[in-house]
Amino acid sequence: MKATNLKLPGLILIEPNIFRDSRGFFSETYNAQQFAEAGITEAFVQDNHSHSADRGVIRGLHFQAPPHAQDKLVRVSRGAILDVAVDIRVGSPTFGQHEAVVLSAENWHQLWVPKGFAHGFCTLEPDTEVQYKVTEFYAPEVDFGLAWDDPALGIDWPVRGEEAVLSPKDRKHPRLAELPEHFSY
Ligand SMILES: Cc1cn([C@H]2C[C@H](O)[C@@H](COP(=O)(O)OP(=O)(O)O[C@H]3O[C@@H](C)C(=O)[C@@H](O)[C@H]3O)O2)c(=O)[nH]c1=O
Repeated sequence: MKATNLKLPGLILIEPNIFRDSRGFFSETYNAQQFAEAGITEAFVQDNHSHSADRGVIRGLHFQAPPHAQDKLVRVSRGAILDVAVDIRVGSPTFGQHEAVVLSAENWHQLWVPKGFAHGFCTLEPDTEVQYKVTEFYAPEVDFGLAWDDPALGIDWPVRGEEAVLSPKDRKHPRLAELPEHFSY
């Protein structure tokens, strides 16, 4: 397994080992010991799995606020996504900046998204399945969002405006400048 710290402190790209043979493949998608060596020691409490039917589905940008803020370990088991994490840690020198990486069933890459980041993705292929582990249970009362198309974020999404397939909830999130001050991490 290879772990690479990305330019925004806290984000880690994971590249697991894949063992291929005549039957197919084998991979350890999570190994507590190896992740601890990469600096990830948090315990997971919930595994999530979503399917998006179309290319251009955007889910996000989402975060749970304290005391139920979540760390997320994201991977793709079918299809491909552009996975995006935005630094919303108040006082962070990189506040408002983001990273965008392609996670796919082909490249096997995983993204570690710690607390203090808003997270979202855009599907690059139809029938894309995203699986992610989280370190806090779902808490809808503190489940918040940030507008995916906030110009201040400058995210280069693969689809624009009306092309994006969004849930009604994801059409209504505030912009970064409108996020309440109490979302401090
Ligand atoms: C996130 C979540 C949703 N749900 C339910 C609530 C709702 O009825 C249905 C769909 O929820 P959502 O529309 O919020 O699903 P979705 O838009 O896929 O939300 C996810 O987006 C990505 C980008 C993330 O980072 C995740 O943390 C999560 O916020 O599933 C749970 O029961 N548990 C959960 O942990």
